[in-house]
Amino acid sequence: MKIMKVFSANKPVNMVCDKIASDKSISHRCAMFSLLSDQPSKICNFLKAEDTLNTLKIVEKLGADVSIDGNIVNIVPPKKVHEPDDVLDCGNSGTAIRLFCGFLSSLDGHFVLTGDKYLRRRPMRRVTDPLRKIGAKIDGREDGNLAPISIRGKELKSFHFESKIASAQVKSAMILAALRADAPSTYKEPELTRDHTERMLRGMGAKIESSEVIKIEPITKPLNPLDITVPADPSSGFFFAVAAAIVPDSKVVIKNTTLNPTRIEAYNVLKRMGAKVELIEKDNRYEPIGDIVVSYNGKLKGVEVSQKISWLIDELPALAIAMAVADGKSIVKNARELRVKESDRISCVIEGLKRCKIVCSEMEDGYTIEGGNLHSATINSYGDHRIAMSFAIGGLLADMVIEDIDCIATSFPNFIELLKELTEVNC
Ligand SMILES: O=C(O)C1=C[C@@H](OP(=O)(O)O)[C@@H](O)[C@H](O)C1
Ligand SMILES: C=C(OP(=O)(O)O)C(=O)O
Repeated sequence: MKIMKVFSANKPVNMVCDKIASDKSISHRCAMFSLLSDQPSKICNFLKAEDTLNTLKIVEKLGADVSIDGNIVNIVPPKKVHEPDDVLDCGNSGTAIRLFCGFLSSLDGHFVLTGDKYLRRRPMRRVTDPLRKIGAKIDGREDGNLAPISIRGKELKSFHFESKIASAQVKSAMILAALRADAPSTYKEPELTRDHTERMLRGMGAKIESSEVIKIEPITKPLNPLDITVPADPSSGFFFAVAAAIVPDSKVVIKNTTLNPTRIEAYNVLKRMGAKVELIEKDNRYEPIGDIVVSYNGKLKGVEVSQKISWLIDELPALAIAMAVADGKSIVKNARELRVKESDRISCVIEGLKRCKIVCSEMEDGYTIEGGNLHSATINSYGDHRIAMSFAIGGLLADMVIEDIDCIATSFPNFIELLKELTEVNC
């Protein structure tokens, strides 16, 4: 097991960063959606991290011709998706496995989706149940709840589905299924979740209307190919945003990131806690894109986070570090979904903070954190990239040993290289 030692530097963080990992959610979708066209797609700045490279390999196994030329990925789709002669390994990625469930359910052939030991523990009934209801032949351990998931493609019926879970993965799986259903479908979500799927498919020519419900028309011909530059990932950039917000006299500029409101809510919370946060919109292609500037603005204040949870779910572990050093108490509620991510992120955050001698307690759907001083600690990441990177940022204020750091490569392979620009790190 690889470990990393981060030594606190006691110096300001100053960084203009154009090397934040490319967006993971958008990269997965680029690879997968290229199969909906009959012409080559060109993807600039595709995220070359384990999760998204696994998705690209799956797209290849389904018959696409993939070539990587510097930071451009070219994908030539097959005339018809191939039935693979092997299982399709999604690695650590919930996004990949759940979206592929929807995508493959209506295609000719037999497909088996699997992943690493963490992914094989995550719940899949949230997609397999609604897909079965519209006719998909899909199964797995615990009656279709656990991977490996086996799918035999079949014609699907249109649907009018109201989801109880605010999940972009469930929504995307159902939209992908609806594209090949026998009539128009509708999908209603309890709150808007990240909408990259709708934006990108619409950009490719699909008829998807989003208002209170999402209306999806089946496609009658191949979609237009993608020609896209993937923006930086605001969830990855957020680790450095927290660094700027907690280390006196710091400033971090995260360049060319998506400013999609469903992705930057954690930055608004940092602002509510007292940090200075500016958004500079520069472009709009599929998504609004620009820079985010975060500066230290005095000690942070405790905050309550109980709304728009799906807009900041992935950033909550890093926000917990900010909460741990803020003045006063912070509360996170309505975040039960944290328990079914790469790890149980409620118990991992609380275990880690307790090791740093922060007073905190766990609730079923969140936690409370009394701000204080972080103390040096050894943190188990439990194989979860976001836990590893969050506590590594805590290392800027108190020396940290992070155990099990290979997982960082699932979303942000150059994270350690960037952290080394700020302080001493030994791996
Ligand atoms: O659709 C996506 O790309 C994602 C959706 C979210 O998961 P849920 O749909 O489970 O909320 C998020 O946590 C994940 O990192 C990426
Ligand atoms: C939850 C995450 O990803 P996924 O669900 O795709 O594994 C994440 O990156 O924090």
